[in-house]
Amino acid sequence: MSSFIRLTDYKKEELQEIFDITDNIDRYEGFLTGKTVVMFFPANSIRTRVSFEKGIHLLGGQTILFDPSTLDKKEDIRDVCGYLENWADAVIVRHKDISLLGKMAENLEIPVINAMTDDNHPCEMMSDLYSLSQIRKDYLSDKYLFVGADGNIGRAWKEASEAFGFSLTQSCPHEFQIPETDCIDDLRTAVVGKDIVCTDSFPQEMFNGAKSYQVTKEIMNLANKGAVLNPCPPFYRGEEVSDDVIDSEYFVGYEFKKNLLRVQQAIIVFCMKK
Ligand SMILES: NC(=O)NCCC[C@H](N)C(=O)O
Repeated sequence: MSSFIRLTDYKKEELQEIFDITDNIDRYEGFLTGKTVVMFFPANSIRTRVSFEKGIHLLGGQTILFDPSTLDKKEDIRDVCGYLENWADAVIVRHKDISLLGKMAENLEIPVINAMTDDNHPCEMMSDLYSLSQIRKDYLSDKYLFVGADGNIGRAWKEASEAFGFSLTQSCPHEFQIPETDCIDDLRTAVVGKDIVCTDSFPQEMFNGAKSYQVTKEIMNLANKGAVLNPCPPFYRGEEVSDDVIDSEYFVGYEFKKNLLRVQQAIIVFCMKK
């Protein structure tokens, strides 16, 4: 049993093993029969929660859902884990504090799967990279551009670039630069030579200069031929992305996230088999 908290906890080959399990997920029918996965998700989670719950159900398992604030109580997390382990076979946690997930992993023999923290979003990255592997000729040789401020999604792309070894550049005002990341503040310059353009919503503080960081169809025309726009949902038309770019052929499409279901199932299988 192992936990899934940061992509950089694993070798690239191990992460690619998750893609192999994804390709063959039908072989794992009944893998979770009689098993219970306890999930901590806020009410505003739509995609990650729907795909996790459905994925567990399809593998034969049961889910029990709590709000993440259930973990922020006076009781020591070691004691919460000690009791939880009697009945749970895995836990999936969306919580701002990644160190809490680390403590849970230290105190549980069952896997702890990170469903987003303020530091990263490893399951989303795995699904995006799996989807890119399906639509790109060589997704690890592509040049990635993250447009947006330092935050969980930017850091998640940074972590993914380290774990998989692909090239990542950020574009945003310098005060929002992700530490130790190549950052070009001029978006028109940054997008030249890029293949995969990713975004996250702008933090309130970045709204002033935000228009100069909006990814439009005109901006995408400056990228490499065949480039794609992969905005992190929820995205906001008229803010980090324009209406015209979402309605264009550059947008990877809603179906790009369809693989969240199978990739997350594969992450559960991978963690429980290890
Ligand atoms: N696709 C998702 O799972 N949503 C991620 C939301 C990212 C955003 N930066 C947030 O933390 O609110």
